Amino acid sequence: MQNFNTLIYAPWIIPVIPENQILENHCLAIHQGRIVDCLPRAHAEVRYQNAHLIELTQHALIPGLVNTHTHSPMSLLRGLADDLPLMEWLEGYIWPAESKWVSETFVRDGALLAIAEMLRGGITCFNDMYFFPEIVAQVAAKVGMRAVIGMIVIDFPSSWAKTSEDYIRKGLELNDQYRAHPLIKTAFAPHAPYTVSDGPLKQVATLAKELNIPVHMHLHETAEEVNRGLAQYGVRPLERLQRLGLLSSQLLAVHMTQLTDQEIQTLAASSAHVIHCPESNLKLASGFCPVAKLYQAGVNIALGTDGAASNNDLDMFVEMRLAALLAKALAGDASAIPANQALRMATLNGAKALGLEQEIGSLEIGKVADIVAVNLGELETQPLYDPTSQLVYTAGRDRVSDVWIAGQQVLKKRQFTTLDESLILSQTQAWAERIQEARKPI
Ligand SMILES: CSC[C@H]1O[C@@H](n2cnc3c(O)ncnc32)[C@H](O)[C@@H]1O
Ligand SMILES: [Zn+2]
Repeated sequence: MQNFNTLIYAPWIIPVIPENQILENHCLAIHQGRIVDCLPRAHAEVRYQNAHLIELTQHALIPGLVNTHTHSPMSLLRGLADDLPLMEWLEGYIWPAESKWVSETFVRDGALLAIAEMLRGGITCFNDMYFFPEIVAQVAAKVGMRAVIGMIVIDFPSSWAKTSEDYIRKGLELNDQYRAHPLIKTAFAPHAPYTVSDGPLKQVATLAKELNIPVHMHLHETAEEVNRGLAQYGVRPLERLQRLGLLSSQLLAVHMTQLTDQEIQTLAASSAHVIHCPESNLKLASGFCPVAKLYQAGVNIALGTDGAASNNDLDMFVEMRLAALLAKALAGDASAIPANQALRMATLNGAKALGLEQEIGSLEIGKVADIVAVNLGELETQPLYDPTSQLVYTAGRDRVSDVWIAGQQVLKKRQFTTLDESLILSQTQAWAERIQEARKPI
């Protein structure tokens, strides 16, 4: 008999590794924030008699979902500008709104709203790119959320930084501050090929190698971006990044809807990761990421929601389902991206892209206890032949009941344990009134 903290029992555990394995009537044993055992319930109750037993009678346990691309504070701009293509949306509405509203308080309140939404939807880690990243980091750490915070770089001045040197210097300070934090990591986040010039991109390439941290960037999001890049630099953006030394296993290339077969091979050879954002790509009519072709070439593909102003939610269940369905439609092959592959894209592949696969992304002994319980017992998910099928093709995020991050229970029967839902709602309402008032013609 050993003295352990917690046992979580569920009828199904989907560890993601080994692939296709489903453990029935097992327990996970959690000690000091890590998974220390995974065993049949009968054995667990003997071996861990002193542990606190959490019994989930109709649930599946899955690894926490990893949202590999978002702009969390943009949740306060949800629904502000819809039904527009990317550049009209950005230049006509979003950038003007950001230059008017983005401040420390905006970022604090927006990030908190986003984190609450993500937690209740089973997301335990997010990869963020936004102004005032130190505030997003503070909010995430306080709530107990895991995050990779973007050290943003963009050629335009903002309320956060003025020049690219300024952006990089402030990013490096942030990297230093969180070097040893258990939940918060940093990544370089140059915005896009059309907003960051060669000088700062070369600097990012050098520093990212030196610090061994990821580089998170919008890339080949639309045909217009690729054509503009070709006209300005004489090569397509991916080739430009390759020449600047950015194409490596540290690169997270977000969107990638415009890809030639040759570029797919180049990505595979470099071990760069593709971050697929199906819902944002559909809503902005940006194009289709050739997921099945990338998968066949051996490229690691993870999933992201993008920000709530272009999605318009932060729901990884929808991203999983769309990723599976769109891949089938685009490839003309119903066997492309089966359910277990979609779940892996939303968990382990995201962890791998962020350099966190030794810590998170699967329910394996030794990994950190980032765990999500999904209730599959209600009539909407019955009958149940295959829990992975129900998760990807049937269930919605409202089925998420309990969430643990590094062993801390942050959602208990859909109630937050580390944040105040009514405060978030009132702060959000106040922002909505302020922003709406300013939109009225005088
Ligand atoms: C430098 S902070 C991030 C910057 O990105 C903008 N943004 C949000 N969504 C997208 C997208 O899909 N493509 C390109 N840029 C996007 C956001 O408004 C911030 O200005
Ligand atoms: Zn984005």
